[in-house]
Amino acid sequence: MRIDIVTIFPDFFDVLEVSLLGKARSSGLLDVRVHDLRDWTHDRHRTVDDTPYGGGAGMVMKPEPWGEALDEIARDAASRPTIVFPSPAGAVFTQATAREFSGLEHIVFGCGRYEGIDERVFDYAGTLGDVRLVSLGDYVLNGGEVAVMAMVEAAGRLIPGVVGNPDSLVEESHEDGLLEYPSFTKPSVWREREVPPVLLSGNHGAVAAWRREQQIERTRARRPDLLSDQEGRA
Ligand SMILES: Nc1cc(-c2ccc3ccn(Cc4ccccn4)c3c2)[nH]n1
Repeated sequence: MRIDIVTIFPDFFDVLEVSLLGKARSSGLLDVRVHDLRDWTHDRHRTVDDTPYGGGAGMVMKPEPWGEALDEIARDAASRPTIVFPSPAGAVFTQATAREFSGLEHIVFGCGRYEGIDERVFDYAGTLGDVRLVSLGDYVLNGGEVAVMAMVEAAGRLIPGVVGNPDSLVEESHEDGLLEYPSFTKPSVWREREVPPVLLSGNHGAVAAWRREQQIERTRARRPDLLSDQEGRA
């Protein structure tokens, strides 16, 4: 998978050189290219924003640099990319979105800042690729970079070969629509707190049943909305 990230804070993504995704990049599983939007400006101040038509607080990102950046990236692409813009007004990003993204050949992430990007950019981007406006959740960030980092990690780790043991992906929260069961390791007693005896029993059937019950109990307590989704599927 190829990932292009366009941002006015390219250094923000230096962290993608480390850990799992860093290994995936060096092994060629992931081809991540970070671009500074200001490289597509032509004035002395490398201007990327201006005042909003219609008035209002804050600034809006100018369309011209985005148009030139997306043209150059899409022109260089082997296939029609999916172009993802984080936005508070987007569809919520879920594990299903991460799974969908992990199967794509080429994703271009556009990180907005200020009060957002001129709306015409999203329309123009539709001539170059499949455009998705995506929200991390119902809260407002200062820009798209944190959202893109989360999406790159959530999707990147699902690419075959990125995570050492693929079995570990199956029993995670949200993979089966439920929250994950609690985990324990040695010592069996720690500060007078014991590991649940069933986990020490060696009875794999009893362990599996206990873990499933824990998933359902936790989901009911912490995320009842997920249970109604499950019931809807039943
Ligand atoms: N789930 C999300 C996504 C975002 C997000 C994504 C991109 C941008 C570009 C600018 N801002 C700041 C901003 C503030 C006020 C209204 C609009 N935008 C962003 C925020 N916030 N929360």
